[in-house]
Amino acid sequence: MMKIALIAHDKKKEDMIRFTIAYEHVLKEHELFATGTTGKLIKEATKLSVHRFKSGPLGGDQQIGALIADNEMDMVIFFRDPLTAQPHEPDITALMRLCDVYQIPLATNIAGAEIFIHGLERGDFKWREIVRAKEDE
Ligand SMILES: O=C(CO)COP(=O)(O)O
Repeated sequence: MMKIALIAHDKKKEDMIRFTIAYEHVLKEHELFATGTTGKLIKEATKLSVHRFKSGPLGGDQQIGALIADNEMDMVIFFRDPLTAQPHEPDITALMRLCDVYQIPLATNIAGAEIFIHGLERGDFKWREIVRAKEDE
């Protein structure tokens, strides 16, 4: 079971809803986390159980970043809006930076996320469980 963060900016929330509905059968096998509003919408649209953090602008991205730093997140699916300025831009940059620091798979749009889903189905990300187990030793 992978720990997966689901995040979407406002103009991408519709994409995230459609995505989680389409792949509910895959996502339900994993432990899901989300920023506040994204998580609320996913819960309303699906039967998925999602742990919700604060809304992005209020620190949600940083809360997810903290889990990455603690090796408690295996994948980040973050539908970013590249055309709208965000008040918490530094937090967004910091979250993506931590994904690179800790080699956490990060998809920033639906095209990449779809490949991640197929990878999850095939067990491509199992190496994360090995890394996590090793760090817990
Ligand atoms: O702003 C976000 C990520 O940077 C998302 O936050 P919400 O899911 O609360 O809208």
